[in-house]
Parts: sequence; C-alpha cells; structure tokens
Amino acid sequence: MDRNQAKERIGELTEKLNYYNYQYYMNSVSEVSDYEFDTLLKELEQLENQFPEWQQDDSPTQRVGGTITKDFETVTHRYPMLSLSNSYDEQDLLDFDNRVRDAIGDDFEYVCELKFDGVALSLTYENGILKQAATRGDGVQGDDITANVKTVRTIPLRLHGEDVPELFEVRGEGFMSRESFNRINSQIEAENLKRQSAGKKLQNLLANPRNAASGTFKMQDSAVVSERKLDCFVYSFISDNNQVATHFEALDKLKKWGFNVSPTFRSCKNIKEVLEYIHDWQEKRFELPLDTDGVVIKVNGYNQQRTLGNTSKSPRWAIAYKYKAESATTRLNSITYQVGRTGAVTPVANLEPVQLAGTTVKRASVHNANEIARLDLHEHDMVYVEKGGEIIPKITGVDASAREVGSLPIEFLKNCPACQTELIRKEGEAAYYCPNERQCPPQVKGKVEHFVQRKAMNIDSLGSERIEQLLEKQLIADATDLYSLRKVELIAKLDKFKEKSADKLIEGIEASKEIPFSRVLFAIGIRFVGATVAEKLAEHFKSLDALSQASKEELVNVPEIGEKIADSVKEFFADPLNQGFIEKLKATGVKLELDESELSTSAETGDALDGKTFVISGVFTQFSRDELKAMIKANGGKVTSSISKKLDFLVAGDKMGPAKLQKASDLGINIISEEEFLAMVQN
Ligand SMILES: NC(=O)c1ccc[n+]([C@@H]2O[C@H](COP(=O)([O-])OP(=O)(O)OC[C@H]3O[C@@H](n4cnc5c(N)ncnc54)[C@H](O)[C@@H]3O)[C@@H](O)[C@H]2O)c1
Ligand SMILES: [Zn+2]
Repeated sequence: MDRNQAKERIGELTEKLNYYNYQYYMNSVSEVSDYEFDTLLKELEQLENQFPEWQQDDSPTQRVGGTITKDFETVTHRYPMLSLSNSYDEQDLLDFDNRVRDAIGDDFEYVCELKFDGVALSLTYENGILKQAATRGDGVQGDDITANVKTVRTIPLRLHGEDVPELFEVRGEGFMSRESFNRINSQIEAENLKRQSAGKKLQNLLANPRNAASGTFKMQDSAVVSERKLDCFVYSFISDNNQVATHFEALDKLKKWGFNVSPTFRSCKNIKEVLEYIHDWQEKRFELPLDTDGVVIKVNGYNQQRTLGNTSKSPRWAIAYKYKAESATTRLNSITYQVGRTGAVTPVANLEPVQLAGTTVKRASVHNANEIARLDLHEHDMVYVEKGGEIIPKITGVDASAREVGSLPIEFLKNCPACQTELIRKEGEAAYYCPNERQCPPQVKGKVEHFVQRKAMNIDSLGSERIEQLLEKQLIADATDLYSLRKVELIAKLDKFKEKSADKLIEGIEASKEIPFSRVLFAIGIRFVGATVAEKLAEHFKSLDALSQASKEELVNVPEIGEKIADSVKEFFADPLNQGFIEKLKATGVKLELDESELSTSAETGDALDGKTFVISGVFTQFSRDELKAMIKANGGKVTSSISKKLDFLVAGDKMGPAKLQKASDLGINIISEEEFLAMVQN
C-alpha cells in the first residue's frame, strides 16, 4: 500500500469505526460483529503505525469508544475509565508477557477473570454507602445513572465490615443474565401475539443481552429498569489509601464487604497457567448464566501495575483475550427474496439447519446482489456462517473446494417475486427495486399502512394484519376503497371481526374525512413528500388540483422545495395509475383543499424554538433534513451549518460524521435525536 492509499484507507476506517462506536455506545446497537469491529480496528492500528503522519485526531485507536449523553447528569470520573487492549491470538499474549517481563522483571503473578459482556459501571462509596454510579462514557466523563443502578439487587447500597475505606470506587460489569433476557423476550413475544390480533404495532425483540443491558441502564424510568432484573459482577477496587496491595486481595475484600464477585477468577503464576485458564473456560463459559466473550488477564501487584502505567486508551498491565465468535459450516439450500414496502428486494439464505452458539440456525442474511457476487455464491454451496455478538447470523464465506460439479452461480432475481415485474436498480444504490408501485402486493400494503398511520389519516384501529386481510379478501384494492367498506361485509369476511370492531373502524374512516388537506397530501405517499413538505405544498397550492397542474418551475419556487421533490411530484401526477388513484380519492369525500382555518393553525408552527440555533446532520427516519429545517424555521428557530460555541442544538441522525459529533460534544453542545427534536416542536 502506498502513502496515498494508506491515507485514504485510514480516513475510511476512522470514520467507519467511529460510527460503529457511536451506534454501540449511544444507541446500544451492533451493526457488525465484535470480531469484525476488532479486525478493522487492528487494521487501522497497523496502518497508523506504518504511516503515523496520517493518524487522525479523532482516531478510535487513541480513545475510549463511548460517549456521554444529555439524558443524565454528567459526572467526571475520579480515575479515568479505560478500555482494554485485546487480541484473538494466543501469540499476542506471549508478546504481552514479554513486554511485562521487560518492564518489571520475572517476579509477579497474573490474575485471570472472565470477560463479562455487559457495560462498565463505576460505583463510588462514601462511608460505606453507595453515593454514585456512572457509566464509562468517554472514559473521562460518564452519565450519572445512580437511580437505575440502585435497582440492581446484587449491588449493595450499604456495606458491612470492619475495614471498609472511607472513600473508594469499585468497577464492575452491569449485565443482563441470559435468563432475564429470554424471559423479557418471551414476554414481548406474547404481547406481540395480542397486538397482532388487535392490529397494533409490534414491539421489537431485544437483540442480545449485552445491548439490552446497555440500553436498559440508560432508560429514564427506573421502575422499568427494576423489572428487567439487571445484575452486576464487580471486578476492581480503586482507592487512594494503600491498605490493599494486590488485585487478588482486593477481590477477596470486595466479596467480604458484600459485593457480587464472580467466583471464576484465578491467580496464575505465569503465562502458561494463563493459557490453561483460557482453555479451561473455552467451553465451560457457556454454562455460566451470562454471556462472556473472553478472558481478562491482569498483573496482580498494584505497585507493579503503577510501574507499567497506561496508554491514553488502556492499561499496559492488562490485556483481554477474546474467544473468536463461533462459526459453522453448512449447506446453502436456497435463496428466497423479500419485497419491502418501498419495493426494495432483499435476499435471504435458507440453510441446512446447523448448531451455532447454542441455537439452531436456518436462515442467514446476505444483504444484496453485490454481496452475492462478492461471496461468489453458487447453488448448494457449503458456506461459513458466523454469529458475532448474536446478531442475525450471516454468511461470511464459501468453501469453494466443496462445491458440487456443475453447480451454477446464484444470479439475483430478474423479476419481482411478488408480482413478476422486471426489477430495476436505481443509480448509485445497491438494492434492486420492483417498480410496480401500485399493484405489487407488498407495496400496495405498505401504501395503505402509510395512508392510515397516525400522522396521516389516523385510522388507528387498522393494523398491519387487518390491512393484509382486507387486501386478501379483496375488500380493498387500495386505500381509497376503505371509504366504501360496509359493516356487514366486514363482519362476514374478516376473521374474528365483531360488530364493535367494525363500528370502530367505520367511525375511524368517517372521522378521517375531517383530516386537513396537508395531511391527506402526506397520506397519498408521494416519494419525498413527508409531513412538513406536504404542509408547505398544501399551503402554497391550496388544493390537490392546483398542485397536480403545477409546473416544475412553480414547484421549485416554493420555499424549502428542491428539484428532487419537484421531480418526484411531477412524476407522480404524470403516471396514469396514480391518476386513477387520485380520481378514486376525489370520490371519497376526504379534504383535497385547504380550509380557511388550516391557514392559521398549522400544527407545527409556533415559537417553541424562538431564537435557538440548530445544526441538522445525518440521515433521519421520519423526516428529511429539509423538512426538519423547515420545521425549525416555522417554529422561530435558526438553522446554521457549522458547529460553534454559539450553537444551541445539534440534531444528530444516522451516519453523521463522527468528527462533527465529537466537535459538538467537545463544545458541550446539546446533541439530540430526531424524536427529541420532534418533542420540542410538538408541545
Ligand atoms: N460490534 C460493534 O459494533 C462494536 C462497536 C464498538 C465496540 N465493540 C466491541 O467493544 C469492544 C471495545 O469495547 P471496550 O472499549 O469496552 O473494550 P472491551 O470491552 O474490549 O474491554 C474493556 C471493558 O471490558 C469490560 N470487562 C468485562 N469483564 C471485565 C473484567 N473481568 N475485568 C475488567 N474489565 C472487564 C469492562 O466493561 C471494560 O470497560 C471492541 O473491542 C468490540 O469488540 C463492538
Ligand atoms: Zn413487485
């Protein structure tokens, strides 16, 4: 790799890893497996060693990955909370041992502990009483989550014993046991069954115990935290007085004072014994009630630890050995394709069932057509599946040597599996789409769901299941048909649909005729016309007829409306199928022009943001950036593009640049999510 390539790769890796860190620590979401994350980090580390001139200021190799949030009071740690250097390779442990030996000689011991997979907690005790509990945050500052931590039954609020120091800190791993995790998920599943039959929105299952623990510790409602029965293993003691000399002794004392210390630690005379410990726990760890992902190896003596010291990111007296995520080999039986509500087609691999990390795996994700090509997947290939951090398993490779003679490469579908229309690929996007928006069943259903949602026509008794039934039984072909539904027909044709539900539905549909034009326009579902853009368009053109006649020029002349939206609006009204839909819509009696009253009482205008300045960055789920900007202005706020001390709020979406984020957090600017922003303008 030459210098230029290195520069580019370093930039790319830095950005990517900072983004994964943000998702992991801020949102408790793993977008890649830990193994993948660690491999990328290692690659960056090596490149930075080779080309130190390209190392970036915000390099994830130089700092602890987490951040503080604005949801809690910020506390500054008395002693910084560091990360651990880690490795999946035993050779690195031997190298670590040599480095330690070079620095402090041969006269020392190690203590081995399991590496519990949860979140680091810092607990401060004063006069034997728990005073404060904080997250690691960025290592220097963390979130004060004392109220939530107090719900953990194994964390003592008051200590017992003779020799409890006046002031000290303990560190431990807050975690969710697999039992609690499974129990909560079963509850969600049961609740979802009920919701499904009531046609309500389903709740997501927890992804894995680690992310569930991390998310739960940062909840605002301690009562919910308490119900989730979190737990904690304590693994370190820090104090200014010198009454304890070794880590081993400290663990012993902590246990006596009433802390929950996992009995799995062991002192080891040398690195050989360390390796034995690692091998002993390789399989046995799955019998523990919580997830563990490796072993932490620490030099025992506190004086020796002090001599070895720390780097900016991690102590030199400890290292984590990580067990590699489990992988398995199995046969690919087939690829099936799913069509989403926007028409995007995603492939799913159906596998010969295989045991992986304690569960049976039958399906794996393959993202998109590029991924199929990259893996060079052939029919009936033997594939490697990996389940890192318990995310949906994915195919990481193919054993080409086991390929059957004559097996053909998998080719991505040419036609939509739902409606047979030829698929298209939009410029610059990896996904294939079915363009048959008005007739492709999953897309038709998606459009009805969009139409009835709260922000649109608010026909709230109509859930996903019910819509599917209405379509299946051919009671409706699109959203406009809702307005000619008849009660007798509903009761006769729908499963378990009683008089009361039918009344409620018809009432809801009737009531939607009073929904103002701007929301009807949003409900129609023109691409890029979100709620606020719809409002702008409604305000300007005042009726659907006028809007449908508007030229591109007239459209882009409306404040906040750009070319992309203008093109999309033009395209929509030019399509004969859409014209047919609009004709039917006109017959329903919904409002297709502005009421006088609507002009003055537009829902999202006001002075809630009076004089405040905002930067909008990243990708958002409910509104586009332009829509958010329009909302800010409509509520008396200002939008700027650069982050400075004068800024009041940064509204952070997905995929925003980590450098920007860091800068904002360094300047102490309020970083808020889309939801938090919406809450500000909707009150
Ligand atoms: N999948 C992702 O998207 C993603 C993103 C960011 C980080 N990560 C994972 O997180 C790791 C980085 O996290 P990190 O900085 O917290 O480092 P780390 O988790 O590898 O090591 C430090 C942490 O280990 C924990 N720990 C558990 N048992 C311990 C014990 N017995 N003694 C001491 N500490 C113990 C503590 O919480 C401590 O803060 C990465 O290596 C990666 O595996 C994953
Ligand atoms: Zn289709």
